[in-house]
Amino acid sequence: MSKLSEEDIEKRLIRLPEWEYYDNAIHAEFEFENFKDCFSAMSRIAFECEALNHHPEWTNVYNVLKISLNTHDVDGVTLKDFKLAEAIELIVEEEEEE
Ligand SMILES: C[C@H](O)[C@H](O)[C@H]1CNC2=NC(N)=NC(=O)C2=N1
Repeated sequence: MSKLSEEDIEKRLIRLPEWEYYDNAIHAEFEFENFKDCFSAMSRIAFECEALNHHPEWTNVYNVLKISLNTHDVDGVTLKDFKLAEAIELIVEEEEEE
């Protein structure tokens, strides 16, 4: 999986408005109603990560989830990060609707 150029990353981020690029990774912050909803989303994200064999650097404080994604092998952002970011977006949207 090859490292994407900064220009390519910014172009792809247009479709992911919650995400931004800095420090060699893409980052997003999500706020849920409460800890239960946040942790429920995290559990679902964890299964997706296993399926994709790609894993986030993340922190959770009560109802806030901060996520950073990059690809260690190439020390940059690749399509794998965007695939996981898109899956995370869908899960968070569904969790917010429930
Ligand atoms: C061996 C295994 O494929 C790698 O360690 C995977 C696992 N999960 C990963 N997750 C992320 N975010 N970046 C990686 O480069 C990565 N590599």
